[in-house]
Amino acid sequence: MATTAEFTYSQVGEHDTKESLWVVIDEKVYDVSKFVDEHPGGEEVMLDVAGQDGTEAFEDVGHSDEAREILAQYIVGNLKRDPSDPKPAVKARTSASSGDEGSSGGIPGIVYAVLVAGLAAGGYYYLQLQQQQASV
Ligand code: HEM
Repeated sequence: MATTAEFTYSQVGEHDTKESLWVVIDEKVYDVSKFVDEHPGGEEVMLDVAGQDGTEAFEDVGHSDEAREILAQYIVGNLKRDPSDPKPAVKARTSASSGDEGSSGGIPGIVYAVLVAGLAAGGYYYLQLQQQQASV
């Protein structure tokens, strides 16, 4: 990783095609043009962050250590942030959503199960207490 090259955000932005696909992750610049075809997550998501800051998209997926090692092979330099830079675009998530919002109600069954069990236990102890008090 003996790289000292520095690129501005707008320089990175010039590489936003599949043929020349650069992406910023954690303030470092990567040229992943050679990897885009092999990406297990597909080329679409990579193109979404082409020439941009893909840190959040990359981290959101929870990529493995192996993915990080692969990434390290493609480093071309560091990002030189310029105060006049636009805020890094952070998108690529909305378009990647799987589209099944159908399972109405947001509370998973397990949460219900725990709540119901808790209430039942609480109720039970309350009743026991009442009985104890009544029998004194
Ligand atoms: C830029 C460099 C990137 C590299 C080197 C990379 C590498 C990898 C690798 C090796 C995997 C296999 C699973 C793993 O080892 O974690 C993977 C999976 C995946 N990646 Fe990436 N990735 C990159 C960027 C992105 C971006 C920007 C997104 C955007 C959301 C993304 C989305 C995904 C998804 C959704 C999977 C899961 C695919 C599946 O299991 O079906 N990746 N990536």
